[in-house]
Amino acid sequence: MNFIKQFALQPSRRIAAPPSGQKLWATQKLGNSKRMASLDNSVHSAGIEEVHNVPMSVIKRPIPSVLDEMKVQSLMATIDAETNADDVPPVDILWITGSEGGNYYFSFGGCHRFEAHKRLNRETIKAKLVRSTLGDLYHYMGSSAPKYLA
Ligand SMILES: Nc1ncnc2c1ncn2[C@@H]1O[C@H](COP(=O)(O)OP(=O)(O)OP(=O)(O)O)[C@@H](O)[C@H]1O
Repeated sequence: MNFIKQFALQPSRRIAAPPSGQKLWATQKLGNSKRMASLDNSVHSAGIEEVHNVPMSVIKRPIPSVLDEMKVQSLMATIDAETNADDVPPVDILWITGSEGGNYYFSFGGCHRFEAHKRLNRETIKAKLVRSTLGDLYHYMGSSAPKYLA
């Protein structure tokens, strides 16, 4: 988590960035409107309220996305305009702590939101961190799942 903290940005661009040296791993509790938006989220993150700005660079996406180009373009426009922070809900990220304390962030869904952020050169993406295990990874990746994470 410390590694991640170095990269974290404020949850909204409307909020000024804190001076360097302060805790930067941004979290936010969902307000009522965000609770409504969270209905879009998967069953895995339904009970999670904290939303993090996770650096795109630390997220592993082992399964290639199948994309609808129009949807990516439309999401890019929405994200770029960002008239309402609730317009695009957070993606789910599986957060696994390795046996030696490393932190690993895997993402499988949210293909179009992730692609839109990537093309917009966004450094971070809003996400809910779902505490997960190697067994959960196996569920998504089968025998391609790592057997060990340090
Ligand atoms: N312009 C837009 N186009 C599509 N979805 C939008 C747009 N603006 C906001 N959204 C919201 O973004 C979310 C997109 O989630 P959705 O499950 O459709 O795609 P994804 O999770 O990014 O990709 P996939 O389901 O293929 O993994 C929805 O909650 C939708 O309401």
